[in-house]
Parts: sequence; C-alpha cells; structure tokens
Amino acid sequence: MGQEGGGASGRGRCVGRPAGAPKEDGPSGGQFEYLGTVAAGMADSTEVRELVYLVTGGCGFLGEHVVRMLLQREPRLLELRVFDLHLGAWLEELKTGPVQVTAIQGDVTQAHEVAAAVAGAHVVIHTAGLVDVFGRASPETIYEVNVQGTKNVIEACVQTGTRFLVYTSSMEVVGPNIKGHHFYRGNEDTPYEAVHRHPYPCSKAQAERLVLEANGRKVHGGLPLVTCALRPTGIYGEGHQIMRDFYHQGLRLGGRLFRTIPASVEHGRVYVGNVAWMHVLVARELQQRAALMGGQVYFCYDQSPYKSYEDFNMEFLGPCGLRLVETRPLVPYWLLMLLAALNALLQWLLRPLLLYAPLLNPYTLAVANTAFTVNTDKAQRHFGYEPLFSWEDSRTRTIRWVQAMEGSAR
Ligand SMILES: NC(=O)C1=CN([C@@H]2O[C@H](COP(=O)(O)OP(=O)(O)OC[C@H]3O[C@@H](n4cnc5c(N)ncnc54)[C@H](O)[C@@H]3O)[C@@H](O)[C@H]2O)C=CC1
Ligand SMILES: CC(C)[C@@H](O)CC[C@@H](C)[C@H]1CC[C@H]2[C@@H]3[C@H](O)CC4=CC(=O)CC[C@]4(C)[C@H]3CC[C@]12C
Repeated sequence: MGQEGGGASGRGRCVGRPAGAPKEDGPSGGQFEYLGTVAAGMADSTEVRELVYLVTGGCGFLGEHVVRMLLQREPRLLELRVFDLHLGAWLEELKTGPVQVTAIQGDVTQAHEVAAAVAGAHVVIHTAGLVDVFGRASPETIYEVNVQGTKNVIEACVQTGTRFLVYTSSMEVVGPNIKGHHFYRGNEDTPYEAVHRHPYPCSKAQAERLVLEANGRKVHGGLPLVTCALRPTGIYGEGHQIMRDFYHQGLRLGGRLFRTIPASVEHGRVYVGNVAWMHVLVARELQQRAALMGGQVYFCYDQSPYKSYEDFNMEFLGPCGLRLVETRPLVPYWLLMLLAALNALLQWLLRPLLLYAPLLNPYTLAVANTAFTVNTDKAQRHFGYEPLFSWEDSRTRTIRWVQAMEGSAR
C-alpha cells in the first residue's frame, strides 16, 4: 500500500526500526508556570539575555508557533534567527521587542546558506521540511529537503561549533507501517515493525537517524554535539493547512463531510501550541541534561482525545457548521481503495498540465485507516514536560481560528 518510492532516492523501500533510545529513566520534572497567550508580547524576565537560537522552517505551521513561543517563554534569548525558504510578513511585527529577530531567507539544501545561518547560534531547532503525502513533490525533492537538508544542518553545527540541535521528527518515522499494523497506546520503546515505502516517512526516518547518530560528535572547539528528536503525532491548531482543506471541502459539499474511516480507528493528535512548547522546553533542558537527553527520541503528545482522524476534525469543524454524514462509512473500503488509486492515476496523467493532489490517495487512506495512538511519559520524566494548553483550551483556540477563516470564506 502507498505510493511506490521512498528510501534514499525514492526507490525501493526503507525498512528497519528507527534508531530508538537506550532505556533510561530520569528525574521527574518540576511544574512550569504559564506566562499568557502565545500571541502576547515577549517574555519579561530578569534573566541575562545571552543565547542565540536558530529555527529552520520558522515560517511554517509549526515553525511560527515555535518562534512565538520562544519569544514568549525563553527569557535568555538575545537573538532569534528565523530561517525559511519563504519568509512571512508577520515576522516584522516581532522586531519591536527586546529580542533581536533576524529573518533569513534560505534553503536547507544549500549547505553554505545553512552554515551562514547556524554560525554563532547556541541552539538550532530544525523544523524545516517537505511535509508532502499528497504527491505534490517528487521523492527526490522530498529526500533532498528532508534528508540532505538535515545533513547540512548537522554539518553546519559541527563546523561552526553549535552544540545543541533539536530535530522535529514525526510519528511517521514509526508508523503506520505498510502492513497496516495498528500502534495502540504505544511509547518510545514499544516494539513495532517500522517498514515504509512512501518518500515522506522514509525521509523522516533517515533524517532522524542522522540526527541521533550525530549525538556526541565533536564540534568546532572540541565539545560534543548534543541532539534529540521529537516525534509529534498529527499536529492540529491555528494555521493547519489540512484542516483548512477539510473545511473548504465541507463548504463545497453544502456543509457536509462524508465519513470514509470507521470511528473506531483512533489517531493520536497534538495541539500545535503544545508541540511548540515541547520544542522550547527540550531545547532549554538539553543544555542542562545532555547526558540523559542526548541522542533520545520523544513522542510529542498532550491530552487531546483519541478519535478517528475525521471525528477529531469535527471537534472544530462541527461548531463551525459542518456535519459528518453517517456514523459509519458510506462507501465500502474496497471502493475507497479504487477511488484512491484512481486519484493517484489521475495525478500522474495530469501532472504535465496541472497539479491534482486530493486528500484521498492510497497513502492517506492507508494511514487514516490504521490506528496510531501514543501513551508515554518519557518527556515528562526526562525534562518535566507537561502540556501548556489543556484540551479545552486547544479546542477553543482551534475553533476560533476556523471561525475566523469562516468569516473570510463568506
Ligand atoms: N504537520 C504535522 O502534522 C506534523 C509535522 N511534523 C514535522 O514538523 C515539521 C514542520 O511541519 P509543518 O509545520 O506541518 O510543515 P510546513 O510545511 O507548514 O512548514 C515547513 C516549513 O519548512 C520550510 N521549508 C520547506 N523546504 C525548505 C527548504 N528547502 N529550506 C528552508 N525551509 C524550507 C517551508 O517553507 C515551511 O515554512 C516538519 O519537519 C514535519 O515533518 C511532524 C509530525 C506531524
Ligand atoms: C480522505 C480520507 C481518507 C481522509 O480521512 C484522509 C485523512 C488524511 C489526509 C490524514 C489522515 C492521517 C494524516 C497524517 C497523520 O496525522 C500523520 C502525519 C504526520 C506528519 O508528520 C505529517 C502529516 C501526516 C502524514 C498526516 C497527513 C494527513 C493524514 C494522512
């Protein structure tokens, strides 16, 4: 199942369990006070501002939240470098605070551009990537950005002496695998056959492995590089393009969305604000607990309920006027597979003329139809992670965002 391709150059398949972490237990973390909304002004603190952070992909869905969260909750920040292929105009509004915000338009596939951006940074948070499961980019391009781009970031840290690297990996590094094995309330050590074909999970698995293997390498100046990887499940929240696509699809269908996946197929989801918070926290604690956290992977999670992907989306789209038709799929699975395959064929035929990239394709259908939920406290044990936003808060913020979109859609 899934598009042919994957692996280093988009051919064959990448297999084998992703580099996991040695089983280590660490001290339980303390409590973290909450300093107000992410959109609010900068954190005020008496701490000395001396650190330089770089966020690659800082203008993306997750990246923007990481940038805003750092400004809000990292009091030692002197300079925040935001590196992205496409810079957002919103960055300008961030340049009025006590932190120097440096916007850098650059390409992670270009080693010299990455090295120039990394030089002098204390911490790199590497979120830049091609998040494509809809066939928009070629397997080669996905590999070039996600794997070669990550190699460039690692080498830039080594060459310039940056010691701390946090990588935004993904649940997809683990699964769902091509065999459709469910992953039920799993953790970082749960045995699971991580076999992939699709270019996206393959590239994320290779990049994660590179990051974890780089832990301990000597950087310029002779000190060790300290790396770790975060594996968010499906991220939702303000700015989520796929949620936007579902919403507009529902508007086109007269306020209805048609169930394609049984409600019983649960997917873990995580609010973008909590993913951003975990990045800020892990970047801070990695500097203090290198021996414990270096080379580790952490699932990124919160209290968002386990639901099918479509039912979960309706938590936000329902209050905005959409309805999910039927309590069970209208269309038998074999017909869905046929429709997905037809979409893939159409995409291939139309490619010379236009980009046809619907939500339904063989890969998205397979992933949506395979339960994948995590239940772990490793991040809490290792660096005191607790979600910053409750489920209720996350839901309210996301609904407000959809409603604002609704206003613009009328
Ligand atoms: N969206 C999700 O549900 C999940 C995402 N992730 C990971 O989180 C990270 C961010 O994902 P999203 O924010 O959803 O994606 P996004 O597409 O919104 O953001 C990615 C950012 O990277 C930038 N970028 C892409 N190619 C680049 C290049 N060659 N050079 C420099 N910048 C480049 C893009 O311009 C964009 O701003 C990715 O690494 C993704 O694999 C992990 C788990 C779930
Ligand atoms: C058309 C229907 C079959 C519909 O239900 C398809 C939903 C489909 C678009 C999503 C179902 C599961 C999503 C993926 C999952 O959340 C894991 C992910 C992790 C990432 O790192 C990037 C995004 C994604 C691959 C996410 C993409 C959208 C789904 C496949």
